[in-house]
Amino acid sequence: MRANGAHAKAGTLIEALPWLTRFHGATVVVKYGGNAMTEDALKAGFAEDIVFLRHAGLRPVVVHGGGPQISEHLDRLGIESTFTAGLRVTTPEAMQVVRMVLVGQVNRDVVGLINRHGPFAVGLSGEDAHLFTAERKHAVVDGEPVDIGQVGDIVRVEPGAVLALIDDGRVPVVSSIARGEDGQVYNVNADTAAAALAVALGAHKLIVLTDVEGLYANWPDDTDVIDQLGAAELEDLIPTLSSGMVPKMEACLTAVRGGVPQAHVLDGRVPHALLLEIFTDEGIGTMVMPDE
Ligand SMILES: Nc1ncnc2c1ncn2[C@@H]1O[C@H](COP(=O)(O)OP(=O)(O)O)[C@@H](O)[C@H]1O
Ligand SMILES: CC(=O)N[C@@H](CCC(=O)OP(=O)(O)O)C(=O)O
Repeated sequence: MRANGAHAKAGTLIEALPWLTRFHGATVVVKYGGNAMTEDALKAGFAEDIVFLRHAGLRPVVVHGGGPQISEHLDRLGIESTFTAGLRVTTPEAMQVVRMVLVGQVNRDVVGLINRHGPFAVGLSGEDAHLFTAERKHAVVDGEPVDIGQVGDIVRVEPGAVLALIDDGRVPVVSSIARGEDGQVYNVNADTAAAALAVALGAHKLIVLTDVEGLYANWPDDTDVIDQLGAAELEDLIPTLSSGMVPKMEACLTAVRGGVPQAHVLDGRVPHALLLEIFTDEGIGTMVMPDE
């Protein structure tokens, strides 16, 4: 029995060998969604995976979300909050809460989780060192312009601070807040921010961790996960998607069109989803690839 168990463990390690070789030195941007930050054991597993990647010679960068955590805080304060096409309609009052929860709470939590393993994680907001510059998003719904408040589109990324941290062996943990050239602070969807950063860093992978197995072909009627799709195919599919999947799949499209070779949507409820995707032959979730 013991010999069999040991054999299986050795097999798992050996299966990882070609992937360890292939991804050595690779930059991987991981979007850690608010919906994937559920149980303590899963959160601890996420931190272990990030530290494992770092020790395996990859260069992980985390961009975190926190939508549910923001909503909970807004509720507690009695501030109404709605979503349009997966984006939070952000009033100036809500903006203060978004920034406080993302930078002051969720960022600290993620940094703390990773740093249980050593002095790796350093938190930064997209406002720091001009990391993200945004302009007010012009949202259009059913062909009509709609005002969704202080929501930003990233127009420029200056990744110097992130690169300096990675080169120093650290793991940057980034909040999706941006400053505008107009001096305003903007709420940027974290999937959108992760994609912009992945492109600017010339990342090898963008991995988006969420609370579904991947992209479902006909959600909510059936939940067959699409394993792989090309950019053009995804572009056709985006208008049929709803809620949080819209910014997520747009982010994957932006990433692969911007030169990132692979973008993935994975189920953050699966323990060690990141390791399974990167270091096993099957991979998991949905993978988006550039057009041929
Ligand atoms: N085609 C689809 N496939 C999978 N999930 C979908 C789809 N369309 C909409 N969704 C919804 O999108 C949600 C994920 O987006 P979101 O709640 O913003 O997650 P996160 O906090 O991880 O960014 C899923 O939980 C699901 O309810
Ligand atoms: C403009 C916009 O929608 N911003 C998001 C930012 C956080 C986020 O994206 O969190 P998740 O990844 O957990 O959804 C929000 O206010 O909820």
